[in-house]
Order: sequence, then structure tokens, then C-alpha cells
Amino acid sequence: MIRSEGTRVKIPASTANLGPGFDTLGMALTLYAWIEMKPAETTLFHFHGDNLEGLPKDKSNLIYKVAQSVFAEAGVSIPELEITMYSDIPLTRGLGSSASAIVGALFAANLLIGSPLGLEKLFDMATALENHPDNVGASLFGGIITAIWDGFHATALRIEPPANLEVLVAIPDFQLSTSKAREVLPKQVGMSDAVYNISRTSLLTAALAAGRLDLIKESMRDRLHQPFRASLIPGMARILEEATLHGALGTALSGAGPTLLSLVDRNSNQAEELEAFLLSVLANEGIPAKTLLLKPCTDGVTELTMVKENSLLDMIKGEVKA
Ligand SMILES: Nc1ncnc2c1ncn2[C@@H]1O[C@H](COP(=O)(O)OP(=O)(O)OP(=O)(O)O)[C@@H](O)[C@H]1O
Ligand SMILES: N[C@@H](CCO)C(=O)O
Repeated sequence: MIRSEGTRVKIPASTANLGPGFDTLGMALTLYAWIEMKPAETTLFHFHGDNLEGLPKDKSNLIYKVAQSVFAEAGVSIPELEITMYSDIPLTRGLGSSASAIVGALFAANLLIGSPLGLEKLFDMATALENHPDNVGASLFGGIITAIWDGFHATALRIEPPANLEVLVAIPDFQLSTSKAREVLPKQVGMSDAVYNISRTSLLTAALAAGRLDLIKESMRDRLHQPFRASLIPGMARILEEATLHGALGTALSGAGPTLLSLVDRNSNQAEELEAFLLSVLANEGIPAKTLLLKPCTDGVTELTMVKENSLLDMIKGEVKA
């Protein structure tokens, strides 16, 4: 059954890796994108906000293509779609914009045809498109996720974020694509570096599950990707080294960067000092940046109730950041 009135969904941004958990750990964040999808006579896009500028508005768009993959999987034909989107998630900055588009498109398209595909199937499809499960798992399930991918199936376990955890992100004013940030990584790693990361990923996962914020500082360190990516983000090495002196529980590159992410204890009252430190280090390198104080988002992608008289923009007016 096709819903002719269309569907609306809200998708959280995400951060990936959390330092050592390369391609494994993800966390949903309280920063969102919204997608409305309807069957139409001719394919049409309405993009709102600064974060979608330059994206294609034809059938080559990722959201259109992902929606068609859902219809093909379910044996349904809806060749023309009207797609409306608003996003507060900056593009190509390490906050999971591509994962939010993929998860939103999969979820909205599946709802449009009566949800024949289960969440686990959508997770496999999302991971196959993104190539790793960390961002898409967080946007799909919410909270903190630890995930694996065998090339066909993704498996994730969701962890409830500690109640006092906040997330300060410093978003540099330049884009860095995931593909470019993966090109600088080595093809092989040494055993001692692998052990360094496995042990920290395990400790960090257990610390987050147990609410042991005191263990975050040491367990967020990484040797598999951040040292190689540091050359792409001036100021990053100093921030990773010194942010804990300014109130961070731990700091990491968010996803493939260039955003830098610090975990903060809400009760520490040090977010302002940390924000000033992050901005001054980046400014010293000649990089303008902005900061956002976010929380882990406990919900994954959600369906919004369609109210015909209310456009998507009317509906989300009170919620958007920009
Ligand atoms: N709403 C959208 N519509 C179409 N394409 C999109 C949309 N959002 C993101 N994309 C595509 O995803 C690309 C960004 O993906 P990329 O993986 O490089 O960065 P990111 O997802 O923002 O960061 P990270 O994966 O490090 O968290 C954009 O250049 C664009 O091609
Ligand atoms: N785990 C991925 C996240 C970015 O998409 C990476 O670090 O390349």
C-alpha cells in the first residue's frame, strides 16, 4: 500500500569512531535533518537551509537513488518523487551528513510503501551504501552503538548514553570528504598499534555503558587513524593533546573530520573554557570555526505525523538551529 500523502522523518546527526573505535563506534547527536517524501508526477526537490547548497536536484541525488533501492528491494515502482529536505547537519564535516541522508531516505521510502523492510534490513542496506556501520547505525538506532560489518550484514548493540554526557563540537570552516580522509590511512598496521586500539575501544565501550566518565580520557586515544589525518586539520594534534587540560573528558576527531569532538561532563561547568580553547587553537592556525554544545541523541530516525495543512518547514520551525 503506497501512502499517497507522503511521509516525513527526522534524522539525528552522528559522530563516528569516538577516537579508537575506527569504523565501529558511533553516537547519535541532537542535531537533525528532516526529509519529506511523496509520490509525484515529475521528480522535484525542495532544499532548505545553507547545509544542502550545491547538492544535485535530479535523479542523481543520493536520497532519490537510495529511495529507489528500497522500492526495488520491495518490488514496488514509484519512479517519480517529490523530496523536501531541511538540514542543520553541516555537509562533509564529520557529523554524518551522508549517513543522515541515507538513513532518512531508506526510512522514509520504506514508510511510503507500508514498511515491508525491517530495521535490520535497512541497517544492512545503509551500511553497504556508507561502507561502514558506525554513522548509519547511530542515525538509525540512536544512542551510542558498537557495530560490526562482514560485507553483507551489519550487527549493532546500542548503549544508553551516560546521563551527564554532553558533546562540544568545534566545526572548522572547511570541508573534508571521507574519501580524502581515508586516502591518507595506511593499508596495514602493526600489532602493537592494533592492541593499543582494541584495548582502548573495549575500555571506552565498557566505560560508556557503566557511566565511568573518569576512564574516558585514556580510553579515547587512538593510533589507527588520527595520527595520519592530523596533517589535514591544522591545530588538531594540539587539541587532542591539550583539550583535557581545559575541561574535556576526552577529545577525538569526529568521524573523518574536520570537526573535533570533546565529551564533557555537564556538571563540570567547563564548556565555556573548553570552547574558548578550541576556537583559539584553530584561529591561531587561521581557521575560522564554530562550536555547538550538543547532547547524545537517544532516539534514532523517527517518523513524524503528517499534518496536511502544515508544511515540513512549518512543522519544524521551533526546532531548527539555523
Ligand atoms: N542531503 C543530501 N543529499 C544528497 N547527498 C548528500 C546529502 N547529504 C550528504 N550527501 C552526500 O554526502 C557527502 C558527504 O559525505 P562524507 O562522508 O564525505 O561526509 P560526512 O558524512 O558529512 O562526514 P562523516 O562521514 O565523516 O561523518 C556530500 O558531499 C554529498 O555527496
Ligand atoms: N569511520 C569512518 C567515519 C567517516 O564516515 C571514518 O573514520 O572514515
